Amino acid sequence: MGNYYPIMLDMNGKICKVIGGGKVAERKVNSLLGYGCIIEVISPFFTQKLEEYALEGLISIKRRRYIYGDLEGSFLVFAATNDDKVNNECLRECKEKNILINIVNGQDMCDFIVPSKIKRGDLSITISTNGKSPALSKKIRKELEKLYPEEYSEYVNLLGEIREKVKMEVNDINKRRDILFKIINSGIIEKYVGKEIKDLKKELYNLYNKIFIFEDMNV
Ligand SMILES: C[C@@]1(CC(=O)O)c2cc3[nH]c(cc4nc(cc5[nH]c(cc(n2)[C@H]1CCC(=O)O)[C@@](C)(CC(=O)O)[C@@H]5CCC(=O)O)C(CC(=O)O)=C4CCC(=O)O)c(CCC(=O)O)c3CC(=O)O
Ligand SMILES: NC(=O)C1=CN([C@@H]2O[C@H](COP(=O)(O)OP(=O)(O)OC[C@H]3O[C@@H](n4cnc5c(N)ncnc54)[C@H](O)[C@@H]3O)[C@@H](O)[C@H]2O)C=CC1
Repeated sequence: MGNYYPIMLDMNGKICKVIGGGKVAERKVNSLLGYGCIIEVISPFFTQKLEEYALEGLISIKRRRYIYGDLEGSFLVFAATNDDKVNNECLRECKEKNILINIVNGQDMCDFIVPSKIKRGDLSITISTNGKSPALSKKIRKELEKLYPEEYSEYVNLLGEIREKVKMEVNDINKRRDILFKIINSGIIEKYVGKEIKDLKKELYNLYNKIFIFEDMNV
């Protein structure tokens, strides 16, 4: 089994190729959508969803079997066919060309595996079991989705805004750290799920001003 290290890759403008057009390929394509990468899927057959994506221009498709050379120029490759021989041929091409590859039925050979993920705007939560139990990853994702609902994308933007302000206004790095943790641990954010973001914004800025004045008096 691999020894996988989690990182966040910049996918803007990168070419990703998926070989195979079945259910698993569709899931891998879903995981790539929305990251600004160029997605090409090669397969004699496609799921209905993949056909729709192609019509919408979200992906490009080649309606044929994989042939050597198809993977040239890729940043990431997903070998997602139901034919081990084909997946192994993709592996060979990628190894030869130093391209990172994910093989859906052979994790020992994967350069990377795909975690379960929750995306709330700029907040990403990913879960992996190092390949031991995808079903467990999925279960934990569903649990965490309830704890971190859609609103968190707005919250993260707001927290980013406040952090920029703190960085500009507070010179001491330890004080900055202290203020940011006080804001995060205040319990205010959790209270605002389902409520108006503008009220949350007001309350967080008030809290920051209070902490700021208090910290100042303690210089
Ligand atoms: C190693 C890995 C390689 C990779 O694909 O990157 C891999 C491999 C395999 N998965 C298999 C089966 C299933 N995979 C899922 C679901 C997901 N699988 C995903 C990732 C990964 N799957 C990587 C490790 C992730 C980790 O570390 O935990 C997720 C997280 C992400 C995604 O696919 O986008 C997505 C959940 C997304 C979500 O909903 O949150 C389900 C559940 C379902 O179908 O509903 C089942 C059936 C139940 C089960 O088996 O647990 C089999 C066939 C086994 C067989 O032959 O029986 C193999 C091959 C093998 O094990 O050899
Ligand atoms: N990693 C994961 O999350 C999981 C992996 N699997 C594995 O993934 C494999 C694929 O599963 P599904 O997508 O459900 O199968 P599927 O049967 O729905 O799709 C297989 C796809 O491969 C394409 N294909 C076959 N030969 C090809 C070739 N020479 N070139 C290009 N495309 C080709 C077919 O046209 C089809 O679109 C399974 O065999 C299983 O081993 C299964 C479940 C989860």
